[in-house]
Amino acid sequence: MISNIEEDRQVCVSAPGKIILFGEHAVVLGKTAIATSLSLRAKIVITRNTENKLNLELPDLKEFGSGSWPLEEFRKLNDFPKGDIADPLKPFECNPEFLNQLLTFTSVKGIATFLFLFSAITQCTKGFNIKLSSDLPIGAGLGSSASFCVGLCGGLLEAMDIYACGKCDQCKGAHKNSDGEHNPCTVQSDLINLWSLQGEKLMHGTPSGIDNAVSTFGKALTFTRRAGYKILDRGIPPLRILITNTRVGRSTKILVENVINRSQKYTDLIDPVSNLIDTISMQCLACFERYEADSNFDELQSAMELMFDMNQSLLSGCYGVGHSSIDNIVSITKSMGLHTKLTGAGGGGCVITLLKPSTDSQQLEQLKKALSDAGYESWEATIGDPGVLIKSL
Ligand SMILES: Nc1ncnc2c1ncn2[C@@H]1O[C@H](COP(=O)(O)OP(=O)(O)OP(=O)(O)O)[C@@H](O)[C@H]1O
Ligand SMILES: C[C@@](O)(CCO)CC(=O)[O-]
Ligand SMILES: [Mg+2]
Repeated sequence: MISNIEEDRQVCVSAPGKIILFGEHAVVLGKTAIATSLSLRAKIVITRNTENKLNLELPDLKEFGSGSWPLEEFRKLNDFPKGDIADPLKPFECNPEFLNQLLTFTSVKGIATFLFLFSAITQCTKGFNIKLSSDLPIGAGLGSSASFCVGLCGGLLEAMDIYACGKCDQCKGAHKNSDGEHNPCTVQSDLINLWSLQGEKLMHGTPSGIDNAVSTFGKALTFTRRAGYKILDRGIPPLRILITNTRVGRSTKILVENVINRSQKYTDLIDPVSNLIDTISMQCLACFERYEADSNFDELQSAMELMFDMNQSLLSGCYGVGHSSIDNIVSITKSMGLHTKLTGAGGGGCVITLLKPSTDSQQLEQLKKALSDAGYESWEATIGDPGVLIKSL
């Protein structure tokens, strides 16, 4: 049998979730935030089909499962992106009319986002089978939406052979890891990041861009809306973090909107809060630098614990993105001498607890049991993982 190389090609991409150490919500209002990637990843597998169809599997969305559409269905939509505005090397915003037309195929925002990114990047010129699943809890503050978008955009650009760098050696896979995967070069990563931000805009309305940046570039970074991302080349000190899922669902979009509304209505009250959160993020960076110089972990730990408490109080008491389940976890961990804050949008979702270097396995098990008895799931995080990883077979 003669094999058609392009038809047989399989593109596998993964992109990490994240935790935000300090600065969630304040970052939407222009302040500094610090985030690091997680070892939990969204995974995308893309193969070609010759039926000119989009076959989509989303096994994590039980109510959807899978779907199949002839590409013609999208191409014939009035506002399908074409012509000059539709250059896949120049990420563009989804036209609201086109979004409305996509929403006639699905009422789920996440799937409409998928359909926009698919239409914009591939122009619906080739049939693809796409499966997208995730290790991350969905809608729980660990950046499931951003890793979904980053993995998808990275995969579609690769499957369509669209490279902002003209396909440099790194993007050809010159430096693969032991699993045969490679990180795209910075120029291609920037393209993936910008496309993913367009996806996040559909999911969230006004994302700062921090979630897609940390999912694209991995490791740890600081972010402001004005200056964008800055990767912390030396990563972050070896902090031990326990993630606990409240299992309380919430919407990032609504929480972000509420904080923006509060900041517009009560500017004089909220501005100083946002400035203080900015100071916390900057102090955290100063603490990391001091630790690099003096290796005094006790000093670092004490400062981080204070800043966890302060940031949590401001998020809950001033921005109003707390939840009784979060308060409960704060108090369970406090009874064991540990400090906890929400991460991501809050309102439920996941929280992070700073473990101590001295927290031994028995204490950790005791803590996890107390949390589990209260109905929460927790696990120690592995942070600083690589950003988007691509494997083309
Ligand atoms: N594996 C997946 N399969 C299908 N849809 C997904 C998947 N992962 C994420 N999504 C989409 O992302 C949405 C959740 O995004 P949302 O921003 O509310 O939460 P999050 O990204 O997990 O948390 P945060 O933004 O606070 O970090 C889901 O409703 C769904 O549309
Ligand atoms: C709440 C928020 O700050 C982080 C969500 O992970 C929103 C954003 O930055 O886009
Ligand atoms: Mg999100």
